[in-house]
Amino acid sequence: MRVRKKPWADSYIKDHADLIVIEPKDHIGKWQNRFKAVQPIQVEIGIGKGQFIIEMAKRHPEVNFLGIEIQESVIAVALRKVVESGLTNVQLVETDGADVDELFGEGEVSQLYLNFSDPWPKTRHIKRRLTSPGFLATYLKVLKPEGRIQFKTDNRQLFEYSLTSFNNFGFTFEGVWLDLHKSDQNEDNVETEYEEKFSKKGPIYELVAYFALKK
Ligand SMILES: C[S@@+](CC[C@H](N)C(=O)[O-])C[C@H]1O[C@@H](n2cnc3c(N)ncnc32)[C@H](O)[C@@H]1O
Repeated sequence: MRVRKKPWADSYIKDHADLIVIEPKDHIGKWQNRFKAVQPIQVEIGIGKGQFIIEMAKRHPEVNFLGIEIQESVIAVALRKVVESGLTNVQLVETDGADVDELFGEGEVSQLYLNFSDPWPKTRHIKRRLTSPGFLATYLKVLKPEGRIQFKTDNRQLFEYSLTSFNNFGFTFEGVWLDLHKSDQNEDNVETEYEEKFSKKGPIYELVAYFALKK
């Protein structure tokens, strides 16, 4: 998702330091302090304009949600929606979510969401896919034992790659859906912006996985 630079974004972000973090390393191991209530933390990497994480926060007041996004002009739009919502269980983080093990302490995260991550189709860019083994290893460090990773995409090639990657790494699949919107799983599904757009053109794929062997 590329968006035009928003001249208001920088000052808007600075004015809402209670809802968005731009120096995440100061909060490692203490993310709970950013929220009103101490409750499980779930993280989405690459939130785009925030539709998914904000709706999840509305539906699940018993969970604290942290949304990571690298692009300032994109996260600023999400921030505006968080401000308007008045929600106290969602915080945003403007940073590169690639190295989550440098953003969170061990076991600090209960669940991770990867929604419509960039597909990086070229073979020479495989290591940049957020479901490649290098990233899976970092997710494991920050997830609680048996914490879930939920991954959704419209990209069949990326989904096939991701199934193999999770499987070879030793993850257990709680579920795999080859046409999410036509499945029972769709009942509780919260759509992202990309999902709304691309589900009109073809199926949405989803997997939910956990690492059963983690001690
Ligand atoms: C294809 S868009 C999907 C947005 C949203 N998840 C959705 O489904 O509508 C991918 C988003 O991930 C963000 N992104 C890509 N790499 C990232 C990274 N390393 N850290 C944080 N955000 C990232 C992009 O800026 C973009 O907003």
